[in-house]
Amino acid sequence: MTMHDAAKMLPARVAVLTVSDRCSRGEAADTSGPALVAMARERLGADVVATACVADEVEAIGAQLRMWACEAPAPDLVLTTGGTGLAPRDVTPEATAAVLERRHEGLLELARRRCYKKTPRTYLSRGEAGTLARTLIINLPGSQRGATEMLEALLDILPHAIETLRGDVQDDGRGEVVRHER
Ligand SMILES: Nc1ncnc2c1ncn2[C@@H]1O[C@H](COP(=O)(O)OP(=O)(O)OP(=O)(O)O)[C@@H](O)[C@H]1O
Ligand SMILES: Nc1nc2c(c(=O)[nH]1)N[C@H]1C(S)=C(S)[C@@H](COP(=O)(O)O)O[C@H]1N2
Repeated sequence: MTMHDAAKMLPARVAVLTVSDRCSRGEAADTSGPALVAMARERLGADVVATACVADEVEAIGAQLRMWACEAPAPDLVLTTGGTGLAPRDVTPEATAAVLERRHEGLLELARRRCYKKTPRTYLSRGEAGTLARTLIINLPGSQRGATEMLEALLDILPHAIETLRGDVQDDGRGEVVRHER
């Protein structure tokens, strides 16, 4: 999908969840969440419909993801930032896997592959991606640099992923796209 095609679709509804013990306690400033919000608005033309910050707790992360995906209308895309590494309290991938109905390993496989050109550290992030109802959830790293690099690596395919999840298009993934009128 080209930028021209992306402009034809209804704006993506995006929510951003920051997962950080320190940010949730007010001991550190959350810069990654706001950076993702700005990228979603400026680069995806998205409506950012919700943001939240929770501690690195499986229950809190899962509850927020479920709540957003059950809303009507639900966000098309939820980006999480933080808690994806190997530190003992990093549980975002486990919390996300527990709520996903369909896993989508390829999305982050592509992001890691692209980011690897800059740093092999991209493979330290254990993030998950997949769908819950009509919402695509993607785990991104906690550092602002890691989070924005990973999102940057997915920007070109996200509009088409969202359109497909909405059921707005039928195509063979490469060429002609048939759009359904709403
Ligand atoms: N929301 C955030 N905004 C800015 N920087 C962050 C954020 N979350 C983490 N970082 C930074 O990312 C790096 C990785 O930190 P760490 O793995 O401890 O983060 P985390 O597990 O995602 O969050 P926390 O430790 O606060 O629960 C650190 O430099 C940390 O300061
Ligand atoms: N693209 C990219 N991905 C990245 C990084 C980075 O600098 N660039 N940092 C990594 C590092 S150092 C860690 S520890 C993991 C996990 O981060 P988290 O626990 O804050 O989610 O994300 C990784 N992913």
